[in-house]
Amino acid sequence: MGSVATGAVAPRAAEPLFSFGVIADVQYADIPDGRSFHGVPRYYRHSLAVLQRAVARWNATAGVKFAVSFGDIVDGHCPRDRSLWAARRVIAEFDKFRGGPTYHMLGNHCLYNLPRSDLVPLLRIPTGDGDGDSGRAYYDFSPFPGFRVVVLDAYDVSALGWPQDHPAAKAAAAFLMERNPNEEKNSSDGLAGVDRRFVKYNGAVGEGQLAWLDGVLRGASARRESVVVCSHLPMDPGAAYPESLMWNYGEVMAVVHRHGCVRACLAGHDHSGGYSVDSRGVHHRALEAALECPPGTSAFGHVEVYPDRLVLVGSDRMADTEMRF
Ligand SMILES: Nc1ccn([C@@H]2O[C@H](COP(=O)(O)OP(=O)(O)OC[C@H](O)CO)[C@@H](O)[C@H]2O)c(=O)n1
Repeated sequence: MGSVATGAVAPRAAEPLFSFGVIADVQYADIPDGRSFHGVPRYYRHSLAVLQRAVARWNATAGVKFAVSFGDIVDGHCPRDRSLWAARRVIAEFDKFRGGPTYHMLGNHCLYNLPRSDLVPLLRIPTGDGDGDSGRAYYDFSPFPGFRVVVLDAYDVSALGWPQDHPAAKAAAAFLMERNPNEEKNSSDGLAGVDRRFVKYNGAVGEGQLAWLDGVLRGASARRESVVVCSHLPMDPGAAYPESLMWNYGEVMAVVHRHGCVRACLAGHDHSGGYSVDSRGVHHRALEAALECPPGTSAFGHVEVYPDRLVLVGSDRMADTEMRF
């Protein structure tokens, strides 16, 4: 998506309340460089160097209290029998961040080679029920008084990661069968406009998660908190290509807009990045992918949080973006 704001950040007058690190789509694999389905170069080994530079920068920047990885830490091309090792290697790099925890979320690539029942504990995703057996992978936390971060599971309803006979996998298969005419369900051929999102590598937030989100945002509104929603999949057509959008982004945004406390929705998945402000003033920022940085270049950043705005301070391939509330 080519609409990322650059150079739009006003001079900073005061210290931020706190900051957090961001990086998306590391998609590490110990394999030679390759290309996406559409021919875009992908640097599977160099992406680990991008992550290392991100962690070094976060460690050197005052006030970075936590980091968020927007999913896809390991690429689907990683040999299956090396995927657990690769995921652990990436997590070990995140663990060198000394400012606080890294919060993870599920992306399609991790789910290609690792079942979600393994990924949820590996990524230390808080499950809400204490044992991780439910596969639940959405959560929220308050990093600072007056602020809340919500992490969505964009593959709650998905053809990826669940056992084939799981209700979520069956629902996803039926959903795709109804909306995507292609035998290859990763293909958006023949689909028009935002319907091009109805492909197998995307997913949806399920009913239970929608109800949970409604409750979290109701509570946040009552406490007058400002909320940032994080998701692997983007949720506004202005910030991402149609092929990258969450299947039911409209349902999620209806819940978000009902409460008026969400200031920004941050996402990964759309590797070229994008930015928009929706009709209700919510900022949407899809973050540029670490995977597609040619050697020597980077895409990571940190978000400075002020009472009235968020300022994404990006590295070279991640554009700066100011998001005023
Ligand atoms: N037309 C297509 C597009 C993709 N595929 C296959 O689907 C798998 C996932 O694609 P990939 O580009 O690797 O997904 P990412 O999550 O890295 O990127 C996000 C998208 O670009 C968002 O738009 C992979 O196996 C592809 O080969 C396909 O068959 N047909």
